[in-house]
Amino acid sequence: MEIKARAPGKIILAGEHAVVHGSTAVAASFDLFTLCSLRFHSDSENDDTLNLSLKSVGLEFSWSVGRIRETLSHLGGPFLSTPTSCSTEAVRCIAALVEEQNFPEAKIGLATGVSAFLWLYTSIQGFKPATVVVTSDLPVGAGLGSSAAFCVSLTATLLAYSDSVSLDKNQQGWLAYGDSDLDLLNKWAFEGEKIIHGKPSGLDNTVSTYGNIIKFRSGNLTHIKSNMPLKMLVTNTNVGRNTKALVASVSERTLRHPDAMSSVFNAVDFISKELSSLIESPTPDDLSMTEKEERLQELMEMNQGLLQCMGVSHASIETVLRTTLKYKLPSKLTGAGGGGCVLTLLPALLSGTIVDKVTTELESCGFQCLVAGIGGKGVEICFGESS
Ligand SMILES: Nc1ncnc2c1ncn2[C@@H]1O[C@H](COP(=O)(O)OP(=O)(O)O)[C@@H](O)[C@H]1O
Ligand SMILES: C[C@@](O)(CCOP(=O)(O)O)CC(=O)O
Ligand SMILES: [Mg+2]
Repeated sequence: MEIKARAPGKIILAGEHAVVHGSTAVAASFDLFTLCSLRFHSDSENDDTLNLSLKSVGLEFSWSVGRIRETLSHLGGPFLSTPTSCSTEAVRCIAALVEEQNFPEAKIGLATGVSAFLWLYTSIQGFKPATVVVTSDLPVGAGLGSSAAFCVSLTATLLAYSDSVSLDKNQQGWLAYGDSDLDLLNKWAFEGEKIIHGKPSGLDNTVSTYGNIIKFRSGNLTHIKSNMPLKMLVTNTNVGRNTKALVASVSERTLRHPDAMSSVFNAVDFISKELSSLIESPTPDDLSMTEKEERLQELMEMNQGLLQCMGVSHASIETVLRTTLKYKLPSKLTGAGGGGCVLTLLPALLSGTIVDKVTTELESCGFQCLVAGIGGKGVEICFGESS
């Protein structure tokens, strides 16, 4: 039997990086998905391999289950209902399994994703032969949380076959996990993110798991109900970068300037809190919709200034900021920065002509503009035919 899971990407409205250092962040799911399918091999197939096909990045891997068992069985597990961190020893053993696959040098940045796969698969399912196929609409390494969507969709398929979760396997179409099962899934996905990111806050996997719009601080989430239409233009600079390196660079700057950086993180905390109250406040309240949008734009612009202080902006991001500002539309980077994606709020009454003009100008610079719904459902699973 085949099982599929799909998990959304995310945009961060405020608080990236600072959230790693304990500040509040506000994020929403973004309706581009990573899809993972899992099929265990039956005895009659006589196929004793674990195959991983990463379609969107054009990579295929195959290990004999015996080889995986020989390399990893001394680590204990499966751990299933006890999400467990990948120890230094496990990282070393898994790296050996990845290296044996002659990973193409040009794509070596993707090796952490394969390591996360091996850790999650063997920790949850042990040493069973299977084929796992991953496809994605999300650009990889662009700030839209592809790493989290990868870990969440993979974990969702792995847990679906376990007794630790309760799912009606006869139900047709896409279905959601129950709340306590989502908590387990989210914890496992976080363990995968740790392998990819080094020191993640847990924000991205949490948004991909639960969906909607959330306020997040130190591992705790609060669901937010927006009272304003949040139409966002997402511009991909197409400048590749790596979240792990950017998160590490902010930590290094924090070590060099602890007091200054603590004030920066504190300011971001206030921005995120104000932003979440603003979008939740009823309209019309004291403020009209236009005034609310202007405040939101201002908060995003202030957050961008603080991200520049953290050293995670980039020339390509600055070009997007200058271009959208010509149309009186402030923007901020979203995700880890250093390239990747930029977020621009499109006010509800903004004319379609302006949106077309700004999009055309951004695309003429070689950037790619994406518009997708935000705040939709989190991870879902499908046992039968998916629609
Ligand atoms: N569809 C995918 N297939 C393979 N690996 C993926 C996929 N999506 C994400 N990854 C993993 O996540 C990494 C990118 O994560 P990251 O640098 O955090 O950027 P982001 O999460 O913003 O896309 C990749 O290098 C790879 O290891
Ligand atoms: C920079 C950070 O706040 C978000 C990273 O998002 P992404 O991997 O760039 O999509 C890191 C984190 O919260 O773990
Ligand atoms: Mg990521």
